[in-house]
Amino acid sequence: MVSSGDVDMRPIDGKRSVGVFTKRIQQALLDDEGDVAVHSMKDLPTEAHPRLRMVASPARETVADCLVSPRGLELDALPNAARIGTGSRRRAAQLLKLRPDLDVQPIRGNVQTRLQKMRDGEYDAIVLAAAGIERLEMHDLPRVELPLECMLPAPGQGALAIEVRGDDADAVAVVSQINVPRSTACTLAERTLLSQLHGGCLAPIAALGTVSDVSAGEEPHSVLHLVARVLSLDGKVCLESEADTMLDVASDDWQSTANALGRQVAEMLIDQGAKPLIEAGR
Ligand SMILES: NCc1[nH]cc(CCC(=O)O)c1CC(=O)O
Repeated sequence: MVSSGDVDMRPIDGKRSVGVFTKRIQQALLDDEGDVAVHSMKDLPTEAHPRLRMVASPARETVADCLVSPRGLELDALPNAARIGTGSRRRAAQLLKLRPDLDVQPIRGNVQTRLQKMRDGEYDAIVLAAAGIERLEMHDLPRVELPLECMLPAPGQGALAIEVRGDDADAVAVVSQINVPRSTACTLAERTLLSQLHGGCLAPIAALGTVSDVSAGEEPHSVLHLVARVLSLDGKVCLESEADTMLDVASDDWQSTANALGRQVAEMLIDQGAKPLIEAGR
């Protein structure tokens, strides 16, 4: 299906940008044109649709972002004042934090459109999610993966969100079976953080949840870790917080554990002064 995010080339702005990649597909579900919708988690607004239910998120793809350029240069090898295409304030701010000389310019459209603009010489490099490149099977694309410590991903990046109609009991039962609770726990924490910060999809907010297994010297258990950043648009201010919690996906309340972690890290960022940075990005 073609969404408005694929065809709308106007610069992104607050209200119009909510759900541009997902609305058309949700409408198809509501109109019974299909029974199962597959979205990129990061495109799905944090506020759930009243008649739809996100029932599964399968194993997550690579979460990192990539720097894509005709010669596949590393970030520090780009020439001075290189022109970088990205409409994402999160990506722009994190790039400028490391390379204040860069000339970051807006870019719109789907992955193919963006690549064409780069090949046409409009940009020296663009930033794309590794997951999108992998899903489109563009294995030969010249690119380098940006390390997570220099480019923390968007909440939900690399994950899929599978939605069905809430009253479609068969679809709920069948599709729930492909859910991977560990993936869901991570993205739940990230998305709760995002909604707590009232960041919307445009704010310079990055977050990454990860699950790891602990066994050394203690009862084996899993830990959910969440790290998040809020930046000024020019990258000169970068707040960062992290926390972790025990996670037991066999328990009844693992979802509230993930939500609580998201709220906790959001509160820590607010205490550091995140609100004015987020307001400035509106
Ligand atoms: N902004 C559009 C978008 N939505 C999801 C992806 C692919 C990555 C993913 O599924 O998380 C992309 C392209 C990109 O960010 O490079």
